Amino acid sequence: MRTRPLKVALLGCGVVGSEVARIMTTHADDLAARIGAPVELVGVAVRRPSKVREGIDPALITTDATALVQRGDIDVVIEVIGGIEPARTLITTAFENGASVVSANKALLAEDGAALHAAAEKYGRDLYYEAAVAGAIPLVRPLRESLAGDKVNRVLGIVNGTTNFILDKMDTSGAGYSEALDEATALGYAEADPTADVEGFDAAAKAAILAGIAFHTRVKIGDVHREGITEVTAADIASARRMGCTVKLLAICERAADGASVTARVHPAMIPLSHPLASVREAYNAVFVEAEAAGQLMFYGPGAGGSPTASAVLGDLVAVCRNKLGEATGPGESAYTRLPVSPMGEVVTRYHISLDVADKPGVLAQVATVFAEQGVSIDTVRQQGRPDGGGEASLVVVTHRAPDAALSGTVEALRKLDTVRGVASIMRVEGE
Ligand SMILES: NC(=O)C1=CN([C@@H]2O[C@H](COP(=O)(O)OP(=O)(O)OC[C@H]3O[C@@H](n4cnc5c(N)ncnc54)[C@H](O)[C@@H]3O)[C@@H](O)[C@H]2O)C=CC1
Ligand SMILES: N[C@@H](CC=O)C(=O)O
Ligand code: NA
Repeated sequence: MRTRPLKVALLGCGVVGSEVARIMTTHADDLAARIGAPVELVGVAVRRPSKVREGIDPALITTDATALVQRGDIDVVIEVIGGIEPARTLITTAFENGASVVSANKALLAEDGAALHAAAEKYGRDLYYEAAVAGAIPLVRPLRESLAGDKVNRVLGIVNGTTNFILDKMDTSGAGYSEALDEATALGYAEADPTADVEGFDAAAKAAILAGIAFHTRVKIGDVHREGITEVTAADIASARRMGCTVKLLAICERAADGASVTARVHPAMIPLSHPLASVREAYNAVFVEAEAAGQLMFYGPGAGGSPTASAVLGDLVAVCRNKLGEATGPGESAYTRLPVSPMGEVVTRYHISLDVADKPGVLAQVATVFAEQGVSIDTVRQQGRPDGGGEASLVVVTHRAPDAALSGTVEALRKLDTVRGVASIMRVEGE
C-alpha cells in the first residue's frame, strides 16, 4: 500500500458533510485498504466556524472554501454545500487546481451538468455524484456502467424521500402536511429550502440526471415537467384508497416508442396498492429501470438522510481515489444521442378526475360528451351525492390512456359547463 495519503477537502459540514467526515475517520483503515492508500481530510470549509463539530480537528476548519480548493495539493474535493453558487465555481476551481470532485448536488448537476463534465474532461479529472440521485441507492453507477451495454427505455420511481415521507404519513397515520414536513426536516431529509422537495424541484433535478444518463442525452431541470405535492389533499388520498390505490410523487423518464425523443416528468400519481412502489414507506426511494436486454430492474433503499447519503459519497470517494492511483479517470458524460425532450402534452397516461357537479338529470351525459369530444375514453365513473346535500354531487372519472394535451383540453371544456361547479382534483394514474 502507498503510504503517502491522498488529500481530501470537504466543502460543507451539514447533515451529509458531518457524516462523511465521521465515516472517513471511523473507517479510515478499511478505506485505506480498499483504495490502496490512506485518505486524509486536510480541510473542511464551513459557514459557521464557531459551531462545535465532534470528531473534526478544529485546525481543519476554514471559512475560505476558495482558498481550500486552490491549494493545489488536493486530490479529491467533496462538495456537499448544495445550491448553484458558489458550488459551481468551487467545483471548476477544484478541477483547475488538480482535484477530482465528488458531489451530492443534484440541483447543480441538473442545471449545469454538461459544463461541469466538460470542465472535468478538459482537466482530466473525475466528476462522480452517486449521492445526487436516490441517496444511498446505487443508481447512477449502475446506469452509467453496469447498463452501458444495454438500451434503457424507461426509468420510473420515487426519488424524493421528503415527499414520500409526507405522503406516507398523511396516508397511514392521518398526519397533517405541515407536521409531516417538520418531521422530515428534523430527520435531515429535506433540502435547506424544503420548497425544493414539496414543489418537486428536487425530484425534477434527479429525473433530469437519470434521463440524461439512461438515454445518453442531455436533459436539464427545465426540460422536466414538474408538479409537487402541495396541492395533494387528504381527500385525494382518501379517494385513492377507495380505488385501491395510494398517492406517490413519481419521476418518470421515457424513451418515445419511435426512439426519436424522450420525456421526463415529475408529478403526484395514484398507483395500485398491489404495485411494489405502493409499499415504499417513509424516506425510502425505489426506482424501476426497464432495459431492452435486462428487462425490469428495481432499486430500493434509503433515499435521504445524512448517513445513507454519506455512504454514496464515500463509495464515490473510493472509486475516484482508485482512479487517481491508477492515473486514470472513470467514465465521463455520455450524451451522444442528443435526443430532444418532448413536451408534457405528448405524454400518454391515465387520469383520475374528481368533479363537483350539479346533482340533476343529464349531467353525467354532458360530462361524458366532453370527454368523447376531446377523444379521451372513460374507463369508470363513480357518482356520489354529497353528505351536505345542496343539490351537488361528486363525480369521479377514471380514463383510459390518453395524451396529456387531450386531458388538458377536456378539463378546460369541463370547467365551461354550467353544471360543473369545480374540478376538485386531477391526478394521473400509473403502474397499471
Ligand atoms: N440531506 C440529504 O438527505 C441529502 C442531501 N443531498 C445533497 O447534499 C448537499 C448537502 O445537503 P445537506 O447536508 O442536507 O445540507 P445542509 O444544509 O445540512 O449542509 C450544507 C452545509 O454547507 C454549508 N455551506 C453553505 N455554503 C457554504 C460555503 N460557501 N462554504 C462553506 N460551507 C457552506 C452550510 O452552512 C451547511 O452547513 C446538497 O446538495 C443536497 O441536495 C443529497 C442527497 C441526500
Ligand atoms: N431532500 C432530498 C434529499 C435527498 O436527495 C429528499 O428528500 O430526497
Ligand atoms: Na444514489
